[in-house]
Order: sequence, then C-alpha cells, then structure tokens
Amino acid sequence: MHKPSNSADRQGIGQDQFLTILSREEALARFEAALFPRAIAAEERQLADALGLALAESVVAPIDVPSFDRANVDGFAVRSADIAAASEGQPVRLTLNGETIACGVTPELTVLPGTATPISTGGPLPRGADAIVMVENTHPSEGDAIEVGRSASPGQFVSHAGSDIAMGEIVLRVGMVIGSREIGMLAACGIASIPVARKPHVAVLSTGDELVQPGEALPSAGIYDTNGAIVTAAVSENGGEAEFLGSFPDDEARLEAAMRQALATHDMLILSGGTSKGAGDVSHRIVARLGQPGIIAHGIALKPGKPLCLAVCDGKPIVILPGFPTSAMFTFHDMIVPVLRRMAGLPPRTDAQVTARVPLRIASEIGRTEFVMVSLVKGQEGLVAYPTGKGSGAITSFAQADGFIRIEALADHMPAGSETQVTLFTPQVRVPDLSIIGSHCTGLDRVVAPLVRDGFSVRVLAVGSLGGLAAARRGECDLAPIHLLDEKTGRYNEPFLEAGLELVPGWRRMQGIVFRPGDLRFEGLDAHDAVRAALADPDCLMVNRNQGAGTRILIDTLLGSARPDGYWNQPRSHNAVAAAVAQKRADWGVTIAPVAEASGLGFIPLAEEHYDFALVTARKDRPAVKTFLAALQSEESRISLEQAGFRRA
Ligand SMILES: Nc1nc2c(c(=O)[nH]1)N[C@H]1C(S)=C(S)[C@@H](COP(=O)(O)OP(=O)(O)OC[C@H]3O[C@@H](n4cnc5c(N)ncnc54)[C@H](O)[C@@H]3O)O[C@H]1N2
Ligand code: MOO
Repeated sequence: MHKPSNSADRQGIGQDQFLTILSREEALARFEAALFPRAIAAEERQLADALGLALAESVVAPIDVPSFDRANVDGFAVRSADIAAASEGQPVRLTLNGETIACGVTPELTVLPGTATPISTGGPLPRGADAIVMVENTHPSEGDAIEVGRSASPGQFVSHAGSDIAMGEIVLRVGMVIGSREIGMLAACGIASIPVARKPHVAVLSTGDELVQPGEALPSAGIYDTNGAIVTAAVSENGGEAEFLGSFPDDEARLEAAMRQALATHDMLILSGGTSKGAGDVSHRIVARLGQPGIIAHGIALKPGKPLCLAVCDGKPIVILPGFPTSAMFTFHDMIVPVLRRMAGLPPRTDAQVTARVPLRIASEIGRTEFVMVSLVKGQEGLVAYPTGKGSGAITSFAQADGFIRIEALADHMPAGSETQVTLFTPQVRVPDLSIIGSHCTGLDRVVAPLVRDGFSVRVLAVGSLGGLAAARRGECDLAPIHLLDEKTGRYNEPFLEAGLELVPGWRRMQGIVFRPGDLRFEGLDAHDAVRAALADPDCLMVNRNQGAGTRILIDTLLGSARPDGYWNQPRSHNAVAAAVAQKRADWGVTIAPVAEASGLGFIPLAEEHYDFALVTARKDRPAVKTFLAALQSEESRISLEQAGFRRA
C-alpha cells in the first residue's frame, strides 16, 4: 500500500511501469545475460572456515593417498610366491626378519624369499613383500619363525600407493559445496586451505509506509514486515551473506540515499514492495538512476510475481520483489535464486519433482504462466496436490506449501483430476501420517498437539466443511472436520454423511452476538432484544457471514425478513466477524465465544455449534487415526478444549 504523492498520481496518471511485459524465460535470460559471465570473487579459507562455501577452483591431489603401499591387517609381510602351496595340513615355514613395522615406521629390511616381517595395520609394506597374511592364519614356530597355513594372492590385504586418491587427480571440482565429506578429502591430501567463492554481500530492504518490524506494536492498518525477515533468511540459505537494512517509508529521497549507500558496500540489492501500479511506488524510479544499463525487466507474465522488477546497475543486480509475501518468495525462489547461486559460485539448485493429481479445477489467468502452491496428501491412487489457496498476499500460501505446480500461460484452468508435476520445496515428499481436511478450529490444534509430540506428522488443510466432505468422499483424508447445520431437521453434521463415512463427535462451540463492551444497544440484553435494538437504530451496522455457513443460518433466523445495513458484508470466518466489530467497521455480528473473548468483545450466547468429524471408515484402523481418536477422548484434550472455550461432545 503506497501513498499517492499528489492528486495526479492518485488517478494513476504518469505510470510508466509495465510498458513491456516479458515472459518469465525472456526476463531471466536478459537478466543473466547482463550479469554473466563474470569472474567469481574468490578468497582463501582454512578448511574449518570453508564449510558450506563453494570451491572457486578445482583442487588437484598434490600427493598419492596413501602415499605408500599400506598393510590393511595385523600380520606378516610376505612374498606370495613363497606360500603359494601353503595349507592347514601342509603349512609353510617362514623365518622372521629382525624388525617389526608399526604405523609410522619406515621399513629397513628387505623381505627375502623364505622370510616374513611382522607388520601392523597401517604399516608401510617393506621392499620385497607383495602381500600380508593375517596373524590368525599363522602359528609361531621355533627359532624366530612362523608357519603359514594358507596361501595369499599378490596384493592381499595391501592398499597400494595412490589407490585412494592418485596424485594429479582432481579431488574436488569447482563449484562443489564444501561439507564434512569434502573437508575429509582435502585433509587426506594434506591441504589446509582452499580457494572458495566469496559469498555475495546482499542488502535487503523493505519498503512501505505501513510496515512495522516484528517485536514492535502493530498500529491500526499496520502490517508486520514479513518479506524483510524471509528474504534475508532465504539469501543465506542460497549462498549469500545477507544484511537486512530495515524497512523504509515511501520517501524517495531517503530511500535513494539508503540504496546508494547499500550499493556502494554490497554486491546485490533486494527490495520488496512498491513495484506494482501504486502511484506512490518509488523504488523502480530510483533504480533507473542508479547505473547502467538499469532496468532490464519490469512486469513479467508470471503469477505470482507480475510486478517483479529486475535491474543491473554498473554490474550489480538490483531486484524489486512484489510486496505480497507469497509473490515475493516465489519470485525470489524462481528467478533470483539461480542468479544468487551463480554469483556465489554454487551449482544450480536441483528441485525434486513428483507426480500428483489435482482434486479440483484450478482457474488460471490467460497470458501469465501461473505457479500454484500446493500441499500434498496421499489419496487412494497416489499423491493429491491441494492448492494452498489463500493467494499471493498470504504468507502461508508459500510457507506451508510442499511445492508448486505450473499452469501454462495459454491455459485458463487446469481440469479437476489432472495429473501434473509438483516441484518440491524439500528434497523429499513429506506425506503426513494423518490428514485432516475440512473446517479449521483452534480446538483442533489442541487435540492434535499430543500426536505431534509423539512423532506423528499431521497435515491439516482448511478447505471448509463441504470441501472436507468432498475430500473424505474421494479418500484423500482420514478425517473431515465439519460444522454443517441441516435447515430441515435442525440437526448438525449427521445428515450430511454418505456411505463410507461415519461421525465422530468433536466439541461444541457457543455462538453468540458480539459487540464492543459498553455499547448500550446490546449490553445486558438477551439475543432477541439485542437484535431488535440493533434493527431499531438506523446507524447500527452489522457484519454477516457467507452463504452456506452454519452461523449464517442462525443470523437469517434472527433477522427474519430484515436486511439491515452491513448485511452484504459477508466474510468467511469467525475471526473476520470479530475483527470487523472490534475495529468498528461493524457494530454487531455473530461469532463463537473463544474468538469473541480473544478479541475482547461483549458476547450474548445464542446456540451451540457442533464441530464434529466425518471419519473415512476405510482408514479408521490406521495407527495415526487410532491415536487421534484416543487423543480426542483423552482427559488432556477435554481440559485443553475447555481452557480454550470449547465443550467436548
Ligand atoms: N491495479 C493493479 N493493482 C495491482 C496489480 C496490477 O497489476 N494492477 N498487481 C497486483 C499484484 S500481481 C501484486 S503481486 C501486488 C504487488 O504490488 P507491489 O509490489 O507494488 O506491493 P505493495 O503495493 O507495496 O504491497 C502489496 C501488499 O503487500 C504488503 N507488503 C508489502 N511489503 C511487505 C513486507 N515487507 N512484508 C509484508 N507485507 C508486505 C503490503 O502491505 C500490501 O498489502 O499488487 C497488486 N496490485
Ligand atoms: O503477481 Mo501478483 O504476484 O499475482 O500476486
């Protein structure tokens, strides 16, 4: 959200961005062409300080490892030809030479035919010997000799010089990331320090008048700066050294000063916000002045991420990510990470892919390649990819997703049931032990907590009661939490069950009228009088609920044929109703008691809502399901639910 700087801007006049919308591929190609090839800045690091960095040059082995022929067992160095005919029945007698070769001891005597030299594991093979016999296959014999009861092939129990690493061989290739195993190879070669790519120094700035840093109090209309923290961490995850410079209001002079200073001391600048059509969006105008060639792409046929701005100023990349957190993170992941890793000398990231089916039709905008964040659950015939569905403005769309699917620019939707590739955010699929898909309730978190503590992975997808029932019908979840009121019978949930599903009672949530404490139109009245008082006052504004919500049926019953002001404001959640009343965008509405209490609102009880579970019968014997059902019945859950304002059924 950006302040218009004058009235002409307020009309959107003078917007000069998005003149040419490039395809994602074209934008990335132009950005990379303007940045690469470039020499990777390298520095010499001691092994211990090189962990996680990329090798700037390939390393050639300066020595053979081992550097001598080495015994692999405790025993005797022999000439294999001497004992070719040896057996337990007809042992061969060998005289012992007058030295014992321990680790680190250089042999002095030659093993002549008919002799053997005692040697320890790790000792250098003496001249003349070509094999080792284990001490277990020998017997001491009179007069400093042994009897060998078994033959040996040449080279038996010997590691020859250079057999591990040969001198001149490339031990590690340029671009490899130094981990403990690589450090082991280098140490074996006696290498103490290596040339590594210097981490690119990346400055991260957030822009927007509304931004507040975590830890500070949130003013009304304020937003916590999400992008600053997540981009800073993601830069570090991808080989950069990030410095977060804070959030800046949309003040062109201040922002320009900060950007110029950051550019002088960093290799890359990443901003977020203020890159779309907002008239007060200033950062791209500043970028255009910071160096050559300047803006490479502003406006990309990509969703999320259309307003992404890519620039190169005198060799340094400057990126303005969209303000919406999921747009910011997705474009960072998709378009900036490849460039950052290349600057850090790292190889391209390899993202794992799996095949999954989409359970519902996913609409898409023609003309933009659309990436849809998805969560994976296990269905009857393999993986099912559920769109996380909260849109680009939500952090959870990206942060709680397992990966994403791609819908091509020319398609306006992906049909339900399509098989598609899911690019994962993690190296492997994390299929949950327990899948709960349906309506979400904070009470659910309390019942699930002990399962998670016991090591079960639990996935809860909030898709509403009807979405949950559909998922249960398709066998995509174990349980669907629902709170559906059947208008005809006045009964909750049970009338909605189909074959293959059974009802597990959950808990009750008291619904009631909420108002701001001290509002005398409601204070001290019962529900019907309160509604009468609200309807009598033309200035009294209500907040409704969406069609299909059980609470909506309750509200319609209360209102009868009345349609007071605010009736068409129909948010989809209990929390949104409470927020509207608490923030004076409405004066009354209907929500559940725990939510009213958390928002500090007055509450007039009306009726209990039943929050139960549709259990997929075919899945009821799974260990995680059994554990959940036991947890639901436990005393721990009863107490925890009560503390949160719910009454177990
Ligand atoms: N008329 C049009 N409006 C919009 C368009 C468009 O093409 N025409 N594009 C939309 C798209 S797509 C996106 S994505 C957003 C991004 O816009 P901006 O990059 O200019 O971002 P802002 O307007 O500054 O902020 C959008 C939104 O994100 C919040 N935000 C910003 N920075 C942060 C941050 N660091 N942490 C958390 N949240 C942040 C900000 O408060 C806004 O709510 O524009 C659409 N509009
Ligand atoms: O591109 Mo915006 O990022 O669609 O949400």
